[in-house]
Amino acid sequence: MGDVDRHRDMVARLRQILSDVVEEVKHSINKEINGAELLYSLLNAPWLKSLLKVSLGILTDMRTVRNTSAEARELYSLLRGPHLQALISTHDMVAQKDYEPVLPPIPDNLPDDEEAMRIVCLVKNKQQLGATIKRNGITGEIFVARVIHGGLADRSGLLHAGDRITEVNGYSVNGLEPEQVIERLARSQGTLMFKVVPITDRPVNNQTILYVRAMADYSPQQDPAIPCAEAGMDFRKGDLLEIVDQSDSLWWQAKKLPSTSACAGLIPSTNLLRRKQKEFWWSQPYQPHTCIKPCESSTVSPLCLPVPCKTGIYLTGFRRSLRLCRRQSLSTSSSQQSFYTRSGYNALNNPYEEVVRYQRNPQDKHRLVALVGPSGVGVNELRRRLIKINPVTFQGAVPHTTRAARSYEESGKEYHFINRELFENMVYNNRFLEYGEYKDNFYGTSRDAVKDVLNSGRICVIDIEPHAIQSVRTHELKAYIIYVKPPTAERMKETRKDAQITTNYYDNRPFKEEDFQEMEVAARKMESHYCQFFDSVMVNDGLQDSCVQLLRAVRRAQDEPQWVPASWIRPTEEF
Ligand SMILES: Nc1ncnc2c1ncn2[C@@H]1O[C@H](COP(=O)(O)OP(=O)(O)OP(=O)(O)O)[C@@H](O)[C@H]1O
Repeated sequence: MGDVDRHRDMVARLRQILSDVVEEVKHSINKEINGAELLYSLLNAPWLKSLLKVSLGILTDMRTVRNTSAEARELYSLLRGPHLQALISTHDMVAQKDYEPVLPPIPDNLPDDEEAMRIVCLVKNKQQLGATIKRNGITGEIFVARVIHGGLADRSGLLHAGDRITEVNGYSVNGLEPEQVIERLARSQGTLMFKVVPITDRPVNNQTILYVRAMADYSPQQDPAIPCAEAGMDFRKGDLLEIVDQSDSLWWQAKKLPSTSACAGLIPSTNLLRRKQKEFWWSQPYQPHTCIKPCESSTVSPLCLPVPCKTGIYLTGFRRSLRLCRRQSLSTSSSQQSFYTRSGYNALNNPYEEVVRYQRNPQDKHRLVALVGPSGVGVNELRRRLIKINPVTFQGAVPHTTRAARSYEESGKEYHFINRELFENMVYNNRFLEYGEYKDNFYGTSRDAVKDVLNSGRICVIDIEPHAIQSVRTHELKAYIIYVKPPTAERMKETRKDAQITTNYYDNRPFKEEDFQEMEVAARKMESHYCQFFDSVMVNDGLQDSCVQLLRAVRRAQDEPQWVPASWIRPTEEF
């Protein structure tokens, strides 16, 4: 072969090698392999071997050739460079070594029906194993029931729900109860060794993550029905939960948000929790507006139930925003001064409320701001001050009343003055967020009055009784609920020295010791029944600070992302 042909042949081979390089690198990038594997496969790649062979050939040839061109000399010096020499030597070392794990030889006398086994070694640390086991009632075999997300077993990727455990640390689990297996695991130190028969058809993991707000309390430590109390996760009303696994119809896996742990915990599914609530509910005498405490007995599910509210007319106080006093419970002639409102709250149906992250678009209407708090804590004062600070931005909703207008009053300003028939019609058509009767006159805040303010581009601020929370938590109003909490009795005494409490219709007097105590009791009840609906909690201590806190909360509601019921954003079915 002449020089020209040799040159042409060399160029063709180099071109082929280089296109192989490109192909190989593309292929490696698409493969899901870790760095060490990638390096190993690249160093073992046939193109690299060929390339290195060519470079060696060139180096040998060049040594013998005289009068070489400048390019050839440059190539020679590049190929002799320490980096390339190091690459060649690394390649040789890696290519010669066998990195596969050394496995014992397969015995010759294996029976044909021998099952595939997997030996799993996990190093025990302070963390739980993160798996639950169960026993097949008929065969007595022990299976992995579930692997907890983010736990030790899950992170190892070696144990799966449905794997049959045959040995633990060299001992057969044949005939053992799950508790005995767990005991054995708990006793062992350091490495845990499982011999398992892997499940043949592992279900594909197509779980979607779901975010919910808990509407009930739950404590795994007091639930005798939980498969493993240590793997359970407790939660309280209002907690945000990220549900990572719903594959089991009874026990879901979830993390509490904001999540500090990588490991999920077991929680009852919607249906299971609902069932537990119902069972527990029917076993208890009716206790309106009290939270049923976890039961001492271990046979009853220890759940703290949401408030058992019936829909219909309620004997209750009413708001000062309707120019009425809410403290009728203290009044001496309660029959004369009774107030009635409606409530539509029944959290028994939904122990979890699906939520999504929502941020108001600047062009969208503002969210309604609703203040709740025990009577006398100062919700009306705070609402008034907020509007006074910036009447262009904030506005209250004009209430409706059936009482006659006074000479100085103007319909649509202090109140919408309407007759009784029209009022009852509005009640019938569910047009009120809340309403009540006082001294033979009706008072109420209508949905339309709130919408008027929101449609004008302002932020509507109202104060409501807690049982009206459900009527403002709607897609159209997207209410942001701020709970106003009293400070300690000492601070109340100090800050309310010169304040007047309204005990009756426009009947004011200085605060007394018992007012503070009553407020504390009312606040505790309100929190235990309704805390799951509070988007923000503020303590009304010093007025100035409280106004700043309130302004901040209102800004957060309008401008920052918040968790809101998923039904506000998209129509959902019950899950
Ligand atoms: N942080 C505070 N410091 C001092 N006084 C306050 C503070 N907050 C409210 N007050 C005063 O306490 C009294 C009761 O407040 P407010 O009328 O707003 O109560 P409320 O929560 O609306 O209850 P109700 O509807 O029963 O009147 C008012 O005189 C008010 O000025």
